Amino acid sequence: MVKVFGDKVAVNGIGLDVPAGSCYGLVGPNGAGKTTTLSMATGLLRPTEGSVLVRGTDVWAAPLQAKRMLGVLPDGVRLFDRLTGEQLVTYAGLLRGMDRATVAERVADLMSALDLAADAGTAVVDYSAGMTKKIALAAAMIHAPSVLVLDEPFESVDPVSAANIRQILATYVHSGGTVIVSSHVMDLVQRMCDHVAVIAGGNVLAAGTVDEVRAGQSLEDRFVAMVGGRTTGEGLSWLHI
Ligand SMILES: Nc1ncnc2c1ncn2[C@@H]1O[C@H](COP(=O)(O)OP(=O)(O)OP(=O)(O)O)[C@@H](O)[C@H]1O
Repeated sequence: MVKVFGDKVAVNGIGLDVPAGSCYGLVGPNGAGKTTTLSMATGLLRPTEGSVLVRGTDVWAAPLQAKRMLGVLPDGVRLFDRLTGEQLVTYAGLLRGMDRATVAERVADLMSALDLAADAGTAVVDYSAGMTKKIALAAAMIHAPSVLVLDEPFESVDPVSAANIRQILATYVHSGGTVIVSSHVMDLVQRMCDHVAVIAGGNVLAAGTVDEVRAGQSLEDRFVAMVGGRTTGEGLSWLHI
């Protein structure tokens, strides 16, 4: 895929093959093109060039069919935040055409699994950043999609909730689901994902199994070596007390 905004090339020909049933990490420095790539892959942003297939269905040629298979947690998600958490996830389920009884059952399960049961009746506008992330994740999962695309799902999420989410995703992948997840937390990607792509400047620097990409090093060390850009902090002498 290619995405050009004016004269800015945000994605410069990224092609990824995500095996079904895998947990695929997308890592890269700020501005690398991760969100742009995931937005194009999920039908939120039209590619300048290229196409996306979800289990053989073209996202842009047959959006309804493709989107039925997708659960998406977008970056900087905007929610109907005057609804309570419970109402919001219920709404997501009903939008997906699910019957009310199944929706009610799954909403209760999700709220409890994500440790939001006590806040089910609170308006989402009054949620913390981490709670908002978790309720958006619940809304992405309610229809049990076969592919989950999660843009920075662990941002602002506390360690216990992050461990719970990791467990939920591991079980989901074990049952045949596919997860594509972007994150800046290398340790988490290394532990959670079986595949990873490192992108920078709109290009793929490396892609494959996590073991192939990290090549005997930690993913974090490999990432820093590949991407470069470490600075020494020189030039900030005015900051030294
Ligand atoms: N709507 C837009 N108009 C112009 N430029 C954009 C737009 N959206 C993204 N960009 C540019 O495209 C590049 C890639 O942005 P993107 O949000 O995909 O990066 P990212 O890898 O998700 O970064 P981060 O890790 O900081 O979230 C950046 O240089 C950004 O400024």
